[in-house]
Amino acid sequence: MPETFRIQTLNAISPLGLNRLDRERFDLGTEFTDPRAILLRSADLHSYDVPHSLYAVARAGAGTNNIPVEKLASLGIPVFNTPGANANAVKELVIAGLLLAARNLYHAADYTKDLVAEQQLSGKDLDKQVEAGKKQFAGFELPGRTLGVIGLGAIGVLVANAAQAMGMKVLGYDPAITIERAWQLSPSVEQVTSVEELFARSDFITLHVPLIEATQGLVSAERIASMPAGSVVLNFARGGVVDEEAVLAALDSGQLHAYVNDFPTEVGAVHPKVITLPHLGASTSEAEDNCAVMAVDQLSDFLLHGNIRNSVNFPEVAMARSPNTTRLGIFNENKPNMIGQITTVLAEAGLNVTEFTNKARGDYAYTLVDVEGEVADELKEQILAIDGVIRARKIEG
Ligand SMILES: NC(=O)c1ccc[n+]([C@@H]2O[C@H](COP(=O)([O-])OP(=O)(O)OC[C@H]3O[C@@H](n4cnc5c(N)ncnc54)[C@H](O)[C@@H]3O)[C@@H](O)[C@H]2O)c1
Ligand SMILES: O=C(O)[C@H](O)COP(=O)(O)O
Repeated sequence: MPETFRIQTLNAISPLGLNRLDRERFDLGTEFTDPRAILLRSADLHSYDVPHSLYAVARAGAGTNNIPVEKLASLGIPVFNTPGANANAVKELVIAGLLLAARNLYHAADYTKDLVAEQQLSGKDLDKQVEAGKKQFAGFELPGRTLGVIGLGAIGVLVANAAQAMGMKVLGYDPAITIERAWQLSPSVEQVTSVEELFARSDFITLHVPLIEATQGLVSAERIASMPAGSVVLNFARGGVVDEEAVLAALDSGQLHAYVNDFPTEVGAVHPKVITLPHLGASTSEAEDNCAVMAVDQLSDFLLHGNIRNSVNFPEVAMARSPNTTRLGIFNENKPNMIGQITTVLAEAGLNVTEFTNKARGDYAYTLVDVEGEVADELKEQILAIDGVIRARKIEG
């Protein structure tokens, strides 16, 4: 009997994704203590006591800073995410953020509501106060203004292209842009080679980088000071990418006009020039469906076939299944003679290898191997006994 995999969901995941799982092979629940896999969105896994049963973690979304990615790599547990699946949702919110800031929409709407709800004006009195008060919310238009996009990945490229189509001058900065993203980027977007140049030339800055050591506090007091006076910072990446204290000081001094972000803090959320949304970037039905479908498909492909696609801590490794073969998935340290030792064990067991792939990423590597016929359970123990092998799994057909 092939195993039924227990998948623990730690956040609400769209049924469009969950319903793709064959219930004969997958058992879904929120309370398992020994899950084979975890499926989540933003739930924090940093203090999670990783059970020995765990084979994989799938993040229905982009950011993986809520997951101890390196620790899981060292245990031979791949972490999957869903690159691009929520990018359009974030792009649309960033465009809304540009307009919210440029036209002072948030305060203007509050003002109108206050005239009626608090001041109880109506009819001609209301009209008069509307016309008298509107000048304080007069804004500015986007064409001709410069937007600096930091991070030209799935989201950054869409934002850059959309802003460019709205008539903005767009600068982009991403020292590790992929060829795929570079192809998608409008040729009118100017790539700059230093983040300092981007700040100095931008009326708006928008952030689309992961929260990692290199991006922590990327928006600093010094960089804000180099921007033209009255600029706007938009942060739909992660709170930690911005030095919030520096941003609030710049808002108070008038150096910044507004800070639009998706990550509430006690101080920031109540500042009059800050517009904070409740982490809404990916909260559209379309994005939730896209992320769930992608996360579920990648997870089930790994559990059923050992294939790894869109992992943030292991390389891309996938092979088609062949009849009358047994598959092994092996996680090992990336060091010399691992392949030699693994194939020696297979040869000594008299097994004929029909397919073999080994790829490394950073300190770790993953091997998928198909051998003819059946494999005895002891073989897995022999592979695990090799120094540097972290985990081995016989994958049922
Ligand atoms: N607010 C939300 O709900 C929401 C939704 C989706 C994603 N996000 C955040 O946005 C981030 C980006 O998402 P994505 O889908 O575009 O990811 P992505 O991986 O497609 O793109 C990230 C880009 O950032 C670049 N980058 C990394 N470090 C950089 C640096 N120091 N300077 C400049 N560029 C750098 C990478 O090269 C990559 O091209 C996610 O990691 C997540 O934190 C937030
Ligand atoms: O990184 C992401 O994909 C976003 O921050 C979305 O997070 P959520 O799935 O918790 O809305």
